[in-house]
Amino acid sequence: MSRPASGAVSPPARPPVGPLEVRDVSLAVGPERRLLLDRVDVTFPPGRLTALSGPSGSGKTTLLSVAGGLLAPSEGTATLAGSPTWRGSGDPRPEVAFVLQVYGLVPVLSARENVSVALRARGVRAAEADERAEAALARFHVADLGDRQVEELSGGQMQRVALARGLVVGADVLLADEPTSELDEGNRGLVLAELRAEADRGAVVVVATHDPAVVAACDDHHALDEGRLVPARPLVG
Ligand SMILES: Nc1ncnc2c1ncn2[C@@H]1O[C@H](COP(=O)(O)OP(=O)(O)OP(=O)(O)O)[C@@H](O)[C@H]1O
Repeated sequence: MSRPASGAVSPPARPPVGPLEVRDVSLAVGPERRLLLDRVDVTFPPGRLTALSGPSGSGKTTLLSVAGGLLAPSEGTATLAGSPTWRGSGDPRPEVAFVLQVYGLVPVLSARENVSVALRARGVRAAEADERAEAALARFHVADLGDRQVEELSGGQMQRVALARGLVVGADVLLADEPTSELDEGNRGLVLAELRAEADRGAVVVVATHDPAVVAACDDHHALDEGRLVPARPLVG
Protein backbone atom coordinates (compact mmCIF):
# COMPACT_ATOMS: atom_id res chain seq x y z
CA MET A 1 0.00 0.00 0.00
CA SER A 2 1.24 3.47 -0.80
CA ARG A 3 0.95 5.30 2.46
CA PRO A 4 2.29 8.86 2.61
CA ALA A 5 5.77 9.06 4.13
CA SER A 6 4.68 11.84 6.48
CA GLY A 7 1.93 9.68 7.95
CA ALA A 8 -0.65 12.25 6.86
CA VAL A 9 -4.01 11.12 5.57
CA SER A 10 -3.68 12.19 1.97
CA PRO A 11 -1.12 11.29 -0.73
CA PRO A 12 2.32 12.96 -0.83
CA ALA A 13 3.03 16.50 -1.99
CA ARG A 14 2.76 17.56 -5.59
CA PRO A 15 3.13 20.99 -7.13
CA PRO A 16 0.35 23.34 -6.03
CA VAL A 17 -2.42 23.65 -8.57
CA GLY A 18 -2.91 27.38 -8.15
CA PRO A 19 -5.11 29.71 -6.17
CA LEU A 20 -8.85 29.47 -5.70
CA GLU A 21 -10.04 32.89 -6.78
CA VAL A 22 -13.42 34.37 -5.96
CA ARG A 23 -13.87 37.47 -8.08
CA ASP A 24 -16.69 39.91 -7.34
CA VAL A 25 -19.14 37.14 -6.53
CA SER A 26 -22.75 37.89 -5.73
CA LEU A 27 -25.47 35.35 -5.16
CA ALA A 28 -29.13 36.33 -5.21
CA VAL A 29 -31.88 33.81 -4.41
CA GLY A 30 -35.65 33.58 -4.51
CA PRO A 31 -38.29 35.74 -6.13
CA GLU A 32 -37.10 38.71 -4.10
CA ARG A 33 -33.50 38.12 -5.24
CA ARG A 34 -32.25 38.16 -1.66
CA LEU A 35 -28.47 38.72 -1.67
CA LEU A 36 -26.66 35.95 0.21
CA LEU A 37 -23.28 37.10 -1.11
CA ASP A 38 -22.57 40.67 -2.11
CA ARG A 39 -19.55 41.33 -4.36
CA VAL A 40 -17.21 39.04 -2.46
CA ASP A 41 -13.66 39.22 -3.79
CA VAL A 42 -11.09 36.99 -2.13
CA THR A 43 -8.17 34.73 -3.08
CA PHE A 44 -7.43 31.49 -1.28
CA PRO A 45 -3.79 30.60 -2.00
CA PRO A 46 -2.35 27.08 -2.09
CA GLY A 47 -0.19 26.04 0.81
CA ARG A 48 -2.06 28.13 3.36
CA LEU A 49 -4.71 27.50 5.96
CA THR A 50 -7.43 30.13 5.67
CA ALA A 51 -10.14 30.79 8.22
CA LEU A 52 -13.53 32.19 7.26
CA SER A 53 -15.45 33.59 10.21
CA GLY A 54 -18.67 35.52 10.68
CA PRO A 55 -21.92 35.37 12.60
CA SER A 56 -24.41 32.61 11.99
CA GLY A 57 -26.16 33.29 8.68
CA SER A 58 -23.43 35.63 7.40
CA GLY A 59 -22.81 33.47 4.31
CA LYS A 60 -19.82 31.26 5.17
CA THR A 61 -21.36 28.00 3.92
CA THR A 62 -22.71 29.80 0.88
CA LEU A 63 -19.29 31.21 0.05
CA LEU A 64 -17.61 27.80 0.40
CA SER A 65 -20.34 26.33 -1.84
CA VAL A 66 -19.84 28.92 -4.58
CA ALA A 67 -16.04 28.84 -4.30
CA GLY A 68 -16.00 25.05 -4.66
CA GLY A 69 -18.55 24.77 -7.46
CA LEU A 70 -21.60 23.43 -5.61
CA LEU A 71 -23.52 26.63 -6.40
CA ALA A 72 -23.34 28.97 -9.39
CA PRO A 73 -22.73 32.64 -8.63
CA SER A 74 -25.32 35.11 -9.95
CA GLU A 75 -22.49 37.52 -10.73
CA GLY A 76 -18.71 37.14 -10.76
CA THR A 77 -16.56 34.02 -11.00
CA ALA A 78 -14.93 31.37 -8.85
CA THR A 79 -11.92 29.78 -10.52
CA LEU A 80 -9.27 27.25 -9.61
CA ALA A 81 -5.99 27.86 -11.44
CA GLY A 82 -8.00 29.92 -13.91
CA SER A 83 -10.80 27.40 -14.65
CA PRO A 84 -14.33 27.91 -13.31
CA THR A 85 -15.21 25.62 -10.42
CA TRP A 86 -18.91 25.63 -11.42
CA ARG A 87 -19.38 22.95 -14.08
CA GLY A 88 -23.04 23.54 -14.78
CA SER A 89 -24.48 20.90 -12.48
CA GLY A 90 -23.42 21.44 -8.87
CA ASP A 91 -21.17 18.43 -9.20
CA PRO A 92 -17.79 19.67 -7.95
CA ARG A 93 -14.58 19.08 -9.86
CA PRO A 94 -12.57 16.10 -8.58
CA GLU A 95 -9.83 18.49 -7.47
CA VAL A 96 -12.21 19.93 -4.86
CA ALA A 97 -13.20 18.13 -1.64
CA PHE A 98 -15.76 19.32 0.90
CA VAL A 99 -16.24 18.51 4.56
CA LEU A 100 -19.75 19.77 5.10
CA GLN A 101 -21.56 20.70 8.29
CA VAL A 102 -24.27 18.14 7.60
CA TYR A 103 -21.48 15.63 6.86
CA GLY A 104 -23.10 14.27 3.67
CA LEU A 105 -22.38 10.71 4.80
CA VAL A 106 -24.52 7.80 3.62
CA PRO A 107 -26.25 6.66 6.85
CA VAL A 108 -26.64 2.98 5.92
CA LEU A 109 -23.06 2.48 4.79
CA SER A 110 -20.30 1.70 7.26
CA ALA A 111 -17.79 4.37 8.24
CA ARG A 112 -15.12 2.62 6.15
CA GLU A 113 -17.39 2.38 3.10
CA ASN A 114 -18.22 6.08 3.34
CA VAL A 115 -14.52 6.95 3.13
CA SER A 116 -13.63 4.27 0.59
CA VAL A 117 -16.38 5.35 -1.79
CA ALA A 118 -14.76 8.78 -2.21
CA LEU A 119 -11.59 7.09 -3.45
CA ARG A 120 -13.41 4.62 -5.70
CA ALA A 121 -15.27 7.52 -7.29
CA ARG A 122 -11.85 8.86 -8.25
CA GLY A 123 -10.75 5.61 -9.86
CA VAL A 124 -8.90 3.92 -6.97
CA ARG A 125 -9.44 0.14 -7.04
CA ALA A 126 -11.54 -1.34 -4.23
CA ALA A 127 -8.84 -3.11 -2.18
CA GLU A 128 -6.54 -0.08 -2.12
CA ALA A 129 -9.46 2.24 -1.41
CA ASP A 130 -10.48 0.15 1.61
CA GLU A 131 -6.93 0.09 2.90
CA ARG A 132 -6.49 3.84 2.54
CA ALA A 133 -9.91 4.41 4.13
CA GLU A 134 -8.82 2.34 7.12
CA ALA A 135 -5.65 4.41 7.49
CA ALA A 136 -7.59 7.68 7.22
CA LEU A 137 -10.06 6.57 9.91
CA ALA A 138 -7.10 5.66 12.13
CA ARG A 139 -5.65 9.16 11.75
CA PHE A 140 -8.87 10.55 13.23
CA HIS A 141 -9.00 7.86 15.96
CA VAL A 142 -12.14 6.22 14.62
CA ALA A 143 -10.58 3.09 13.06
CA ASP A 144 -12.40 0.92 15.59
CA LEU A 145 -15.69 2.23 14.19
CA GLY A 146 -14.93 1.25 10.59
CA ASP A 147 -17.58 -1.49 10.44
CA ARG A 148 -20.23 0.55 12.20
CA GLN A 149 -23.08 2.05 10.18
CA VAL A 150 -22.80 5.80 10.17
CA GLU A 151 -26.32 6.24 11.54
CA GLU A 152 -25.13 4.54 14.75
CA LEU A 153 -22.36 7.09 15.37
CA SER A 154 -22.34 10.16 17.58
CA GLY A 155 -22.11 13.66 16.06
CA GLY A 156 -18.41 13.95 16.85
CA GLN A 157 -17.67 10.49 15.46
CA MET A 158 -19.55 11.32 12.25
CA GLN A 159 -17.63 14.55 11.96
CA ARG A 160 -14.33 12.67 12.11
CA VAL A 161 -15.51 10.13 9.51
CA ALA A 162 -16.49 13.06 7.26
CA LEU A 163 -13.04 14.58 7.78
CA ALA A 164 -11.38 11.26 6.92
CA ARG A 165 -13.45 11.13 3.74
CA GLY A 166 -12.66 14.73 2.80
CA LEU A 167 -8.93 14.39 3.38
CA VAL A 168 -8.32 10.89 2.06
CA VAL A 169 -8.59 11.89 -1.59
CA GLY A 170 -5.72 14.39 -1.43
CA ALA A 171 -7.70 17.05 -3.30
CA ASP A 172 -6.08 20.28 -4.46
CA VAL A 173 -8.75 22.23 -2.61
CA LEU A 174 -10.26 21.31 0.75
CA LEU A 175 -13.26 23.33 1.93
CA ALA A 176 -14.29 22.47 5.48
CA ASP A 177 -17.43 23.88 7.08
CA GLU A 178 -17.08 24.07 10.87
CA PRO A 179 -15.09 20.84 11.00
CA THR A 180 -14.47 21.03 14.76
CA SER A 181 -17.93 22.07 15.97
CA GLU A 182 -18.65 18.69 17.62
CA LEU A 183 -15.16 17.91 18.88
CA ASP A 184 -13.38 18.11 22.22
CA GLU A 185 -10.07 19.94 22.52
CA GLY A 186 -7.91 16.88 21.86
CA ASN A 187 -9.72 15.97 18.68
CA ARG A 188 -9.76 19.58 17.56
CA GLY A 189 -5.95 19.62 17.81
CA LEU A 190 -5.81 16.43 15.77
CA VAL A 191 -8.00 17.92 13.06
CA LEU A 192 -5.97 21.13 12.95
CA ALA A 193 -2.78 19.10 12.52
CA GLU A 194 -4.32 17.20 9.60
CA LEU A 195 -5.56 20.41 7.97
CA ARG A 196 -2.08 21.87 8.38
CA ALA A 197 -0.60 18.78 6.69
CA GLU A 198 -2.98 19.34 3.77
CA ALA A 199 -1.79 22.93 3.39
CA ASP A 200 1.85 21.84 3.74
CA ARG A 201 1.49 19.49 0.78
CA GLY A 202 0.30 22.45 -1.28
CA ALA A 203 -3.49 22.28 -1.02
CA VAL A 204 -5.79 25.27 -0.73
CA VAL A 205 -7.47 24.80 2.67
CA VAL A 206 -10.37 27.00 3.76
CA VAL A 207 -12.14 26.46 7.08
CA ALA A 208 -15.41 28.15 8.00
CA THR A 209 -15.46 28.41 11.76
CA HIS A 210 -16.75 30.10 14.90
CA ASP A 211 -13.89 28.66 16.95
CA PRO A 212 -11.23 31.19 18.08
CA ALA A 213 -8.65 28.40 18.45
CA VAL A 214 -9.16 27.38 14.83
CA VAL A 215 -8.84 30.98 13.61
CA ALA A 216 -5.66 31.40 15.67
CA ALA A 217 -4.16 28.29 14.05
CA CYS A 218 -4.78 29.56 10.51
CA ASP A 219 -2.39 31.61 8.36
CA ASP A 220 -5.05 33.91 6.93
CA HIS A 221 -8.41 35.08 8.20
CA HIS A 222 -11.34 36.56 6.30
CA ALA A 223 -14.63 37.59 7.87
CA LEU A 224 -18.13 37.87 6.45
CA ASP A 225 -21.11 39.84 7.67
CA GLU A 226 -24.44 39.78 5.86
CA GLY A 227 -22.83 38.34 2.76
CA ARG A 228 -20.04 40.93 2.56
CA LEU A 229 -16.37 40.70 3.42
CA VAL A 230 -15.56 42.87 6.45
CA PRO A 231 -12.26 43.52 8.27
CA ALA A 232 -11.28 40.34 10.14
CA ARG A 233 -10.52 40.58 13.86
CA PRO A 234 -9.24 37.84 16.16
CA LEU A 235 -12.19 35.98 17.71
CA VAL A 236 -12.60 36.04 21.45
CA GLY A 237 -12.93 32.64 23.14
N1 LIG B 1 -30.88 28.00 -0.68
C1 LIG B 1 -31.12 29.07 0.05
N2 LIG B 1 -32.17 29.86 -0.22
C2 LIG B 1 -32.43 30.95 0.53
N3 LIG B 1 -31.67 31.34 1.56
C3 LIG B 1 -30.63 30.58 1.88
C4 LIG B 1 -30.27 29.42 1.16
N4 LIG B 1 -29.16 28.89 1.72
C5 LIG B 1 -28.84 29.69 2.75
N5 LIG B 1 -29.71 30.70 2.86
C6 LIG B 1 -29.63 31.82 3.79
O1 LIG B 1 -28.42 32.49 3.49
C7 LIG B 1 -27.84 33.05 4.64
C8 LIG B 1 -26.41 32.57 4.76
O2 LIG B 1 -26.43 31.18 5.13
P1 LIG B 1 -25.08 30.37 5.38
O3 LIG B 1 -25.48 28.97 5.69
O4 LIG B 1 -24.17 30.59 4.23
O5 LIG B 1 -24.50 31.11 6.66
P2 LIG B 1 -23.32 30.67 7.63
O6 LIG B 1 -22.50 31.89 7.86
O7 LIG B 1 -22.62 29.48 7.08
O8 LIG B 1 -24.12 30.29 8.94
P3 LIG B 1 -23.77 29.23 10.14
O9 LIG B 1 -22.60 29.82 10.88
O10 LIG B 1 -25.03 29.26 10.97
O11 LIG B 1 -23.50 27.92 9.50
C9 LIG B 1 -28.74 32.64 5.79
O12 LIG B 1 -29.59 33.73 6.09
C10 LIG B 1 -29.54 31.47 5.25
O13 LIG B 1 -30.81 31.40 5.84
